[in-house]
Amino acid sequence: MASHRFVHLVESELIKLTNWKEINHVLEQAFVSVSNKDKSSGQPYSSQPARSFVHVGDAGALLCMPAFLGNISVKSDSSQSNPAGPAARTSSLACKLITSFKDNPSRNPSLPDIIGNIFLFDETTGQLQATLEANYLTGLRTAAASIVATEQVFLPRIADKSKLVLGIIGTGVQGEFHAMGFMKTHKFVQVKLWNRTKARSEQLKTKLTQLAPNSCNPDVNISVHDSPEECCTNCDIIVTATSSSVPIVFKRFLKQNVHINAIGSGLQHHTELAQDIYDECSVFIDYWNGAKAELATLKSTIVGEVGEVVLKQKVVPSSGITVFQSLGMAVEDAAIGKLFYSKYMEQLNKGH
Ligand SMILES: NC(=O)C1=CN([C@@H]2O[C@H](COP(=O)(O)OP(=O)(O)OC[C@H]3O[C@@H](n4cnc5c(N)ncnc54)[C@H](O)[C@@H]3O)[C@@H](O)[C@H]2O)C=CC1
Ligand SMILES: O=C([O-])C1=[NH+]CCC1
Repeated sequence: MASHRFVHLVESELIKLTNWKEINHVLEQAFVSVSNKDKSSGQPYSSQPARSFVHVGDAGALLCMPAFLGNISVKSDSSQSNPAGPAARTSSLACKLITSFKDNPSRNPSLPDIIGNIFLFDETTGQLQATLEANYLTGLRTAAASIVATEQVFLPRIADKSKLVLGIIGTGVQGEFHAMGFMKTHKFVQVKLWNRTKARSEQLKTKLTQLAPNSCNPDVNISVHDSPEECCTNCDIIVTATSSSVPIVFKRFLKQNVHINAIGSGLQHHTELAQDIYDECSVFIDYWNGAKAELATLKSTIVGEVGEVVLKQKVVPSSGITVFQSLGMAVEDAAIGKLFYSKYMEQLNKGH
């Protein structure tokens, strides 16, 4: 067999191609793809098993996340040269391989807890097209998944969307991507930060202050807090992005009408929020197959997938506490991998 070349896209290339509107657009399609049961409906569709884990003793794990995603448009209609025409449809075949080693951040030099790469294949020949460094992409797509979930599950019940307060519990990699993505795509009057090590939230505050002039509200107030309770007080939207195996957010911290994107806690999900929240809230998930495998011990009311909400197959509550319990899905990686590869090739073909 003749040898075959593929491109390797590193983080510095990917940063230049970042556009939150396009990312949110492909993530919404990833959600729809898992909930769409009718492949002839013109909607995106997909195939993905629950991910597999290989444990490396107590030290860490290797996760394998393969997916096929059909009938997606990688560009939103409004970002095309002919906005009136339908967005061109494509597919994506990909596999993200990701390692999670909890002691990495405390090594010298420090390493990320999570290290990933996306392998993107030609969906008609199966040939490897590209490998993409996936730490940056995982940050983007996980934040975009929370943004889309918030838009679908929570924002429809908010009459005045100009006075929103965002709280970030855990200002590591994911906390940072979430703060940036939300500020770039929605207007917040205040962004509140809490981290176990306060210096880390002070560092994020400095970064977000620099970002503010290019966000949806240049006058946003960014504040650092001493406790999760102080941080959650008065928040409309909360993101929990920690590796805590014990609850850090309790019902008494919350407004009556609030949405939480609970994205953290690695191999064990749903440990960041207290049971008194789960007793009362409505939970939305990314995919049932993953939830059956990874949320088997969750005691709460799971209403449905975010994609079912987009497809209007599930109704969202008009008040109360909603939680998006984010596991992370392979189709999200297939979607963002294809988007960035397409954008890279487009630029290359234009001679940039
Ligand atoms: N749902 C999804 O799609 C994804 C979820 N994750 C999860 O998100 C979480 C955060 O990931 P990264 O930001 O990449 O990691 P990171 O290492 O950059 O940040 C971890 C954060 O957790 C905090 N933390 C750790 N133990 C804690 C404890 N016991 N109490 C309070 N805070 C604690 C740290 O202070 C830090 O802010 C992890 O649990 C990871 O597995 C990561 C990627 C995708
Ligand atoms: O979806 C993902 O990439 C991950 N979810 C939890 C750890 C990594």
